[in-house]
Amino acid sequence: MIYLHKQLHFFIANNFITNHMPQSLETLNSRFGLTNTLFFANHAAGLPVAEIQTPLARAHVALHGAHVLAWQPAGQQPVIWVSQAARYEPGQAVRGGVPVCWPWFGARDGLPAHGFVRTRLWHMRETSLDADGQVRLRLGISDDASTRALWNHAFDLELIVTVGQTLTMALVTRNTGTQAFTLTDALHTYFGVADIAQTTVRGLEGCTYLDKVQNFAECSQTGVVSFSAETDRVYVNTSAECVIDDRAGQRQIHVAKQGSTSTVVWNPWSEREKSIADMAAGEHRRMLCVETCNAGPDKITLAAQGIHTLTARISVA
Ligand SMILES: O=P(O)(O)OC[C@H]1O[C@@H](O)[C@H](O)[C@@H](O)[C@@H]1O
Repeated sequence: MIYLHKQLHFFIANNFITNHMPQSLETLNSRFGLTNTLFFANHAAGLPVAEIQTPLARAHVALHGAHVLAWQPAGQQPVIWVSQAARYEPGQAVRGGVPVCWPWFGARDGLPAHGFVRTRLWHMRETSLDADGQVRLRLGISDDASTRALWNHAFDLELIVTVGQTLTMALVTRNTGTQAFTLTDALHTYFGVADIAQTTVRGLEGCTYLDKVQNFAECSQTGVVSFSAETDRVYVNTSAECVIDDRAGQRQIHVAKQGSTSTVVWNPWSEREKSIADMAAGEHRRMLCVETCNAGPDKITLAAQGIHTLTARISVA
């Protein structure tokens, strides 16, 4: 009996350490580093970042928020945009990269906007180099007393990032509790563009969207999306691939998705940009968010022990 009790105690303590204690740089490098391919370094404020360099691509992934901060396929300009005014601090969301919005997308009275996992430290669970030269990282986070105070559910969440000529991000939600829960989520990807005024987004023609700039008015998209003012739209009931036509940058960025029925398109433009402390003046000209989501009315309900995967696959042509 005492032996069993000790075993159980050991299991619980070990599991808690695996899932909840911060991982030191030394541990990260010895357990998850990949020779000449992936190592961990502390960026500002001591937040560990996986730095990946292969013949196929370069990428940075922070443990803070499981935040993809950079991805640049070989022979291309950087694809992912991060503000020069971004803050890298515990409890803060990074302006740019790919914030993971979960278990809710958008604002919630008295609660953090876009959920609580983008401002927390995740755990590295696995890294590997595939036979085809792609690097795969698996990061995870699960519920604890502080998450249950914000959202009273048991969960396990993983982000699986595959870095190669294509960037694939799969956000896997597991309901580890005994009750169903409902969530909205997003891979809130910030793309770099050479000139927003010459950029369009194809793939949403004919879709219904909720226009946040017009107090969520329901509108219908005519033709491609173009940009000449603040744009903040939740396109609903769409699983379509989007293509960002960055004409001035002479490239097209493809955003394909699975497990997602909404797409958010956001650019704050010049006036709203002024109210965003972690964006530098004029930066709206060089960025665009095309977000792979389940948002607004497109909610996911997961039964006890259920799993849902939201995937975004990004490539450049
Ligand atoms: O400033 P945050 O919380 O990162 O959000 C940025 C933007 O994120 C977008 O997804 C929302 O549609 C916008 O309304 C919001 O302003």
